[in-house]
Amino acid sequence: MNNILDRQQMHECDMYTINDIGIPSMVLMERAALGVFDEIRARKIDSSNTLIVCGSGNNGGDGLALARMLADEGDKVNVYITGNTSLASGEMGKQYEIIRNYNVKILDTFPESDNYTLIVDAIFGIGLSRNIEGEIFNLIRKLNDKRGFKLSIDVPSGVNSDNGKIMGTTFKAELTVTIGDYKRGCFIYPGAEFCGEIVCKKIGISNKPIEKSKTGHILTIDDLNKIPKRKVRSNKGTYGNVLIIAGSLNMCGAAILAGAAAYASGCGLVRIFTPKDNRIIIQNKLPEAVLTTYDPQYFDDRVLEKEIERADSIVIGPGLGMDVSAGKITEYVLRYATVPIIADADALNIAATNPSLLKKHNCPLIITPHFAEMARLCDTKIYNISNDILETAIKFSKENNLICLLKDANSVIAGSDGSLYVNTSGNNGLSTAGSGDVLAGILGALAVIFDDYSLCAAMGAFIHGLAGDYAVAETGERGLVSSDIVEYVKKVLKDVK
Ligand SMILES: NC(=O)C1=CN([C@@H]2O[C@H](COP(=O)(O)OP(=O)(O)OC[C@H]3O[C@@H](n4cnc5c(N)ncnc54)[C@H](O)[C@@H]3O)[C@@H](O)[C@H]2O)[C@@H](O)CC1
Ligand SMILES: Nc1ncnc2c1ncn2[C@@H]1O[C@H](COP(=O)(O)OP(=O)(O)O)[C@@H](O)[C@H]1O
Ligand SMILES: [K+]
Repeated sequence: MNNILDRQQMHECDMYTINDIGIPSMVLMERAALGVFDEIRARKIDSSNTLIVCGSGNNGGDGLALARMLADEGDKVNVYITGNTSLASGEMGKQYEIIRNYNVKILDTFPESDNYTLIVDAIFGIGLSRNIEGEIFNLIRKLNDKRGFKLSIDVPSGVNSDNGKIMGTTFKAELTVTIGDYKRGCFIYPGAEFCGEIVCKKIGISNKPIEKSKTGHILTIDDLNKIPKRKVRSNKGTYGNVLIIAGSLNMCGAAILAGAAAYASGCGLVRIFTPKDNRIIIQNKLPEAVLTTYDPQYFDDRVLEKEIERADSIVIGPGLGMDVSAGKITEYVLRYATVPIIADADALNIAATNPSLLKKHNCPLIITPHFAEMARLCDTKIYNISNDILETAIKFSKENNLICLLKDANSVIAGSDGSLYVNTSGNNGLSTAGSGDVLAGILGALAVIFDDYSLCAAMGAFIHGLAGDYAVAETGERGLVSSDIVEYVKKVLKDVK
């Protein structure tokens, strides 16, 4: 598990390391530049003709120190400094004094040449505090149009390191070498798209000041070991009874995919509550599931009550439809169930028509909206959601006392207790019908065995994405279908004891 820090947290760590521990700021800067230099060499990036564009803050200072290191080894290095060097920060000012003794050309005007092999963006890091305009706006546009490998130091200039928003415009990096700790905004879209590959260089910055505060996290492959162990002496009851309330006439595939995914993720028994027309097809496709069917015309909540009593977790919504019975079922489950609920798809669309529904729950609740569902829940336009994923998920989770897994290429998982995860597994092969149903099924199985439901949601998203990554290695992104994801969930979990 890696921490992802916001600006304030990173700043506190920097300041503590410099002022309380006593490591001079220039030493940290030297290590930062050395970290970037090492990465350039390790990847054999052609730096024979390098342009480094520096801002007037410490990010620019990192850039100047790097320029010196490359020039020292014989690379041709041009530096262009934006803004007024007399206003440069302390360390940047010192770096400017030092570099004059090296064979680095400081350009007076922005270079028109398109022959640079490497372009380094050292304009802004975590200090970016307002939208980029004017000269720097135009300069970043021109840099993006140039050929040559594009590398950003710490954060691509223009990406808000807190939330991934684009501040007017942004440099588009192929590689971001981030300093000290990962920055939260680099993993959240739209900013994530401008970071390229992200590597983190440790430079001795202490995390002591934030030990007790909540940071965001990204899961890594080692975190699969956080999935509770299976027992030698067990029976199907040990791993839980997942109730899946899904499917409507012509939409039974959603119930099948969610049920199959719950089984692939290790639950003991899947029960499916679905309209009677779906019985035969589901029994054919998923014989391991136990079915209870209902007539949508004559819905009887006593039958549902019995199902809820038996369940260890409930998945509600995939393909459920929005008719009167679906509405009654959703309301009943949210009001009376006490086991963890995963509310997806139509359960969320129903909740959007009656906003008080989500507030009435008496259980741990994970919701898994995509942008359109979230826009309905928040009564706003989709672009307001897609441009502000982080705030949307955090605010909604707190207002409704639930865990919001807001789906995107990098989904954001926010809990009302302040927990935060960003999921980085997965690929565009997962943009396929039924993919979300599979995720809901995985979460249903995990919710039985996890006590920490934010981690549970993050783990589900991580497994789902990994299954997609394993799958495309064989199917390719275009050919991936949702039933493939289920098969690869089994492979992802194969070696987890
Ligand atoms: N010893 C240190 O202090 C260390 C510094 N580090 C580097 O320092 C960076 C942070 O340095 P700073 O806090 O100086 O911040 P930055 O270098 O990111 O930028 C701050 C400067 O940009 C200006 N600015 C902000 N938004 C602007 C906009 N839209 N248009 C024009 N000007 C704008 C600010 O007024 C300020 O002068 C990190 O991202 C990292 O690269 C790291 O190397 C770690 C150690
Ligand atoms: N480009 C992508 N990269 C990573 N994950 C993706 C990508 N596209 C979709 N996904 C994941 O696939 C799932 C799609 O869910 P959803 O849109 O609800 O599908 P459906 O409604 O068809 O079941 C989400 O978990 C999402 O995070
Ligand atoms: K930068």
